[in-house]
Amino acid sequence: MNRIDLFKKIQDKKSFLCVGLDTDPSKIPSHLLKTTDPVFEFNKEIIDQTAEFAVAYKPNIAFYEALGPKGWESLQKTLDYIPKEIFTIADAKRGDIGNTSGLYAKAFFETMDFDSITVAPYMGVDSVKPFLEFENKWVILLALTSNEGSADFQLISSQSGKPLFQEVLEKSSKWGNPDNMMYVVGATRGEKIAEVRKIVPEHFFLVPGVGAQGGSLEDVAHFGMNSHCGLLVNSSRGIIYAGNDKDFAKLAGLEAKKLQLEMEKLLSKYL
Ligand SMILES: O=C(O)c1cc(=O)[nH]c(=O)n1[C@@H]1O[C@H](COP(=O)(O)O)[C@@H](O)[C@H]1O
Repeated sequence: MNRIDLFKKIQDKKSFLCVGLDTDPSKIPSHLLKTTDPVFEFNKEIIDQTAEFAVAYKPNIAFYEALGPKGWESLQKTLDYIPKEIFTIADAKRGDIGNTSGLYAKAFFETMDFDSITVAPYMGVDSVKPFLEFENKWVILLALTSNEGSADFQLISSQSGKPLFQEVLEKSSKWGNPDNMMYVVGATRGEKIAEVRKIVPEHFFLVPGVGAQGGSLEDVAHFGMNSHCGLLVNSSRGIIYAGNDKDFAKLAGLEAKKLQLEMEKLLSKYL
C-alpha cells in the first residue's frame, strides 16, 4: 500500500487507528482455549469487531514466536484473515548485517506478505537498506520509543551536540523517503513529537503508547499530525483485553470505536 492509498483509507474511515495484536495465550478467554488454535480464534474475533474502525493491524511477533511453530502458523492465519485493504505491520524490530537483514526482509515481505516491518537503526545504513529494496513495502524505523529506557541512548547528546534520535532521523531520512519509510515515535513523549515532526515533516509516524501506557491522543495529534495525517496510532492491550469473557471481542470493538470517534474529531480539527 502506498502513502496516497493509506491517507485515502484514513480519510474514508475517519480513523488513524492501528490495532495491536499482542495476543498473550494467558489472557485468552477460557471458552476459546478448547479450540484447535486459540490465538487465531481470538484474533479472528478481534478483527471482525475492529476492522471497521482500524486502518492498520500490528501483530507483535514476540507473542507468536514465543509459541514455536504453532505460533508462526497462528500468525500466518491471522495475516491472511486481515482484510486486504488494511495496512499490516510486522512488529519484529529486526536489523542485522546486510545479508541477514535481506533474509529478515524476505521472511516478512515475501514468505509472509506484510506491508511493513519495524526495524532498529542501531546497526546503521547497511542493516536497514535491504528492507528498502522491496517495492511497495515499508520500513518503520525506531526513532523515539515510548519506554523509559529510551532515554538511555536516544536522548543523549551525540558528538555534534544533537540528541541521538535527531541524528537517527536526519541520517536515515536520506536512506529512504516518505513513501517507503515511517518512524516509531512514542505517544508518551508529548511535545518531543513536535521536534521529530520538524525534522521529518512528511513521514508517517507509528505512535504506540496510548491506552495501557497512558499517552495522550490529543497531544499526539496536536504535535504530530501533518497535512496527510501522517499518523498511525497503535493501541494493543487497551483494545484487545477490554474484556476477558465471551463478550471480549464486542468490548474490544467498543474500545476501537471510542478511539476512532476521538480520531474523527482530531482529523477535522487539524486537517
Ligand atoms: O515498535 C513498536 O510498536 C513499539 C515501540 C515503542 O516505542 N513502544 C511500544 O510500546 N511499541 C509496541 O507497541 C505495542 C504497545 O502495546 P500497548 O502498550 O499494549 O498498547 C507493543 O507491541 C510494543 O512492543
